[in-house]
Amino acid sequence: MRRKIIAGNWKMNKTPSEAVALINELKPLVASNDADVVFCVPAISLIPAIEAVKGTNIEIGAQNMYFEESGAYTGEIAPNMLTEVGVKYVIIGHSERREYFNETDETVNKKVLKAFEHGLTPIICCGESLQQREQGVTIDFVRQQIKIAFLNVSKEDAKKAVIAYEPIWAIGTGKVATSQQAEEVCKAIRQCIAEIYDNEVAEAIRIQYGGSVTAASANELFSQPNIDGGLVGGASLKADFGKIVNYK
Ligand SMILES: O=C(CO)COP(=O)(O)O
Repeated sequence: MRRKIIAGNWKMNKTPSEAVALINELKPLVASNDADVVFCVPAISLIPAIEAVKGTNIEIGAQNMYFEESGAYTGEIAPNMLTEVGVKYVIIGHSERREYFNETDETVNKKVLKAFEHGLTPIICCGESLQQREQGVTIDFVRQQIKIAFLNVSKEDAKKAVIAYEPIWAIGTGKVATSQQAEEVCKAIRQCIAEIYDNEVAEAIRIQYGGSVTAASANELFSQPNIDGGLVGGASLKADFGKIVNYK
């Protein structure tokens, strides 16, 4: 049985002092024995967030990192900067980064490899646009994203990866995928992982759904056989996140 993983993607919200205040508010609400809980906060809040979650079940994740070790990459953050302060997870290839910051399947792959090299767990995002869904190419498109993201990733590392299936049309729109739509694609992703590696990796890897998840939709989504939790945007910034973590 795979352990659920429920992560909040705070995106570009909350100043460092606001982040600490929100963590203190959410701490008692997100206690869970059944799920891993991760708060992916803005880079500048990583250090105070790690301090604020000490002694709790919450882990802290970054929303991005660069794929080089160090050097002349103004504005970027290196993997060892994240690990030194105690970051455990890093979101890679969110659709907003692909759309606004030119991330590609190739840079996603480089970042995934680099994250594993440093012992960080990548939360690898994939998902189709509304146009692609209407064209009937959702599964082909997501399979391509996954195949490229996992190029040269070892079997042992792949088992530890987290994949977030986030249909772009469901992100921030209030238009959550139906549990059938989400399950269909998450199942196809697991099948794709089985083809790249084997059933052992496919059974171990955790696949989240993301896109307008709320306390009202969490239970049905996370009860699907191939959905191992969620990557939550807007609702992770509210007390509701406690209900999402304790969705049962
Ligand atoms: O992009 C998301 C999480 O990474 C989803 O955002 P919303 O939950 O706000 O739709």
